[in-house]
Parts: sequence; C-alpha cells; structure tokens
Amino acid sequence: MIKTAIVGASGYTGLELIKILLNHPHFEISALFGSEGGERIEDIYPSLKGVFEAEIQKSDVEKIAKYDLVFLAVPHKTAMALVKELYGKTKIVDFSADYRLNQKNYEDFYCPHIDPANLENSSYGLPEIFREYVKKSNLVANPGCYPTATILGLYPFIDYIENGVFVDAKSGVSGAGKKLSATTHFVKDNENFFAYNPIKHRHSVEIKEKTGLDVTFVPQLLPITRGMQVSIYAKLKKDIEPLEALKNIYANEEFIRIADKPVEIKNVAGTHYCDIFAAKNGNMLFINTVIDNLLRGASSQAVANANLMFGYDEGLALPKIAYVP
Ligand SMILES: NC(=O)C1=CN([C@@H]2O[C@H](COP(=O)(O)OP(=O)(O)OC[C@H]3O[C@@H](n4cnc5c(N)ncnc54)[C@H](OP(=O)(O)O)[C@@H]3O)[C@@H](O)[C@H]2O)C=CC1
Ligand SMILES: CC(=O)N[C@@H](CCC(=O)OP(=O)(O)O)C(=O)O
Repeated sequence: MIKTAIVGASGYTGLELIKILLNHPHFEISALFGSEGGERIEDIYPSLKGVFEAEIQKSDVEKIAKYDLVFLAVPHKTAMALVKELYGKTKIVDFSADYRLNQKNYEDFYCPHIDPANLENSSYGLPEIFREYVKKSNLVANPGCYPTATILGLYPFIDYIENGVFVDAKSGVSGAGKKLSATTHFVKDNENFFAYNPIKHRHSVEIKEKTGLDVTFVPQLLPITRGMQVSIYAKLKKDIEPLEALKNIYANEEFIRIADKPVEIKNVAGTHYCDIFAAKNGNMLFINTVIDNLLRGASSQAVANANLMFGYDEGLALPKIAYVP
C-alpha cells in the first residue's frame, strides 16, 4: 500500500479526498494534518463516524515527508511553504494555485513566490491535456475549479476561434471553502444570484496562461452547495461542427461526456465527470460545461493525478454516480 498523508484534511476538499481514498485499492490514508491539530476528523464531520475515524496532527514537515504521497488541500502560500521543504522527498499533489502559473503571472495575481525554483518542476494536473507530463512528475499543481471547467470546454476549439472569449461561470458556495465570509453567508446567498470579482478574478490568468487566449471571465455565485456551470461565448474563424470537434478530441476520454443538449450540474455533482455541450449560430460559438467543483475541480482530479504519478489506471476509485436523481 502507498502510505498517504492529507494536509488540510478538515477542509471541504479534504473531506471529499478522504471519501475517495477510502475506496482506493492502493492509497492508504495514513495520516491527517491541519494547522493546529488535536481534533478528530469524525468530530468535525460526524458523517464519518463508524466509517473512518482518525486524529488530525499539527502540520510538521518532518512528519509529512515520511509518507509516499502527500495531498496538500491547503490555501495558497501555505502550500508553497511546505513544498519548498518537501520537494524530492515524496510525491506531492498541491490543490492550491502555488505551482499552477509562471512566476510573473503568479506574482501579478497572488503574492511574491517563495519557491520559484520548483515552478519548473511542477506539472499542471489536467490529465486530458497534460497526462504525459503528470505521469513523470513528483509535483502536480491541481488546476482551479473554474479553470478546469473552462479549459476542458475551450481546448478542442483553440485553433478554430478568434482570440478573445467570454467566460460566464457559476459556482456553488463550497467553492469558497469552509471559512465563513460576508459573501458566503446563508442569508446573502440563499434565493440570491450575483457576479463577484468580474474581469479581475485570479482564475482569468490561469485560463489565459493555459489556453493562450484572452478571456473576459465573470464568476457568479449560485445558491447551491456544490457544482459549477460554465458558458463560453466565442467567435469561430473556421466553419466547424461543434459537437464533431468535441468528439474528435475527447473520443477516448472516459470522464468527458459529450452532450447533444445543454448540460446540467446535477448530472455531475458527486462525480469526476465533465459534461460538455457546444452549438453555433453562424460564426458565434457557445460552449457549455459542468463539473463538481469539489471533485473534478479539486479532490477527484487530485486522485486522478496521483494515480498517473504512481503508474496506476487514471480512473481508479474516481466517483461516477451522481447523488441526486
Ligand atoms: N473548494 C473548492 O471547490 C476548491 C478548492 N481548491 C483549493 O483547495 C485548497 C483547499 O480548499 P478548501 O478545502 O475549499 O478549503 P477549506 O477552507 O475548506 O480548508 C482549508 C484547510 O486548510 C487547512 N490549513 C490552513 N492552514 C493550514 C496550515 N498552515 N497547515 C495545515 N493545514 C492548514 C485548514 O485546516 P485547519 O482547520 O486545521 O486550520 C483547512 O482544513 C485551497 O488551496 C483551494 O484554493 C481548488 C479547487 C476547488
Ligand atoms: C465560489 C468561490 O468563491 N470560488 C473560489 C474559487 C475556487 C478555488 O478554490 O479556486 P483556487 O484553488 O484557485 O483558489 C473563488 O472564486 O475564489
């Protein structure tokens, strides 16, 4: 068995990761870490009582380095402080933005990078596009949730569209993590719907760096717990059949489903699937994707990447069954 540690186990993505790994035949959850430690995971999430019970330890690089595989489900900055010490001692999948971008883009949108040397050692963990790099990597930067849904939609069309696309994205509230804020307060979000941080959101640079396209990115908050829907509006420069273009690229991808009508969050919530639809009106192209932000946008994508890093089948233990009718 591969001894596996989860840092940030008490967070929303940490919990989803635990649930996936409990069904994994090779990755054994050997230790949980948090900022202070001392709590038990089943006290934080009583749904785990009788299923998986363990103490959370205080984060400690020396202790974390002993495990074969480390998932860092922690905020940006915290992740790079750990990776700087851990790199080369274990295999790492980082959920944060710290190793997703080049140094300039990172520092323009986040903060000074304290471990720039390892930027070139990281792979961007979007398997459908960067699978061969992930397989050889000891440090995978798991993509952001909005960039995952957007890039998977745009990728088949990059050569066929003009530069400059609109990305109209809607996320469930769990995308913001468990820390409460004015934006994620129940009374603010329930029966409400609004855009936040339009144009300047940090995911715009991640989408731009990975696709080479200029994007106008508008994130919005849906009054649901999990799942996201992305609508992309672009101008075609070549006359193509959108569904054919999708099928050509993704024909052999187990976790991409091409739909012949607009896609819905409830069909992917609880799963690793990304469902995609596309249609055109003359030279105007509409691309429509849905994912579960906590799974394909974070924890199940992290496990897919870890599977590749260890030479296992990419789809091992990834959830396929949606939890709503
Ligand atoms: N939520 C989502 O949909 C997505 C999240 N991500 C990224 O995944 C990461 C985790 O997100 P999410 O689970 O939502 O966040 P949460 O806020 O729900 O959880 C973050 C976790 O990080 C832990 N943590 C904070 N500081 C430290 C530290 N110094 N040492 C160890 N653990 C620490 C916290 O543990 P403690 O309680 O012990 O302080 C907490 O459990 C973030 O980088 C986020 O940007 C990426 C894509 C999608
Ligand atoms: C709904 C919501 O607030 N979503 C988060 C993005 C999700 C995420 O965690 O992305 P990173 O890993 O890049 O931080 C946001 O807009 O900041």
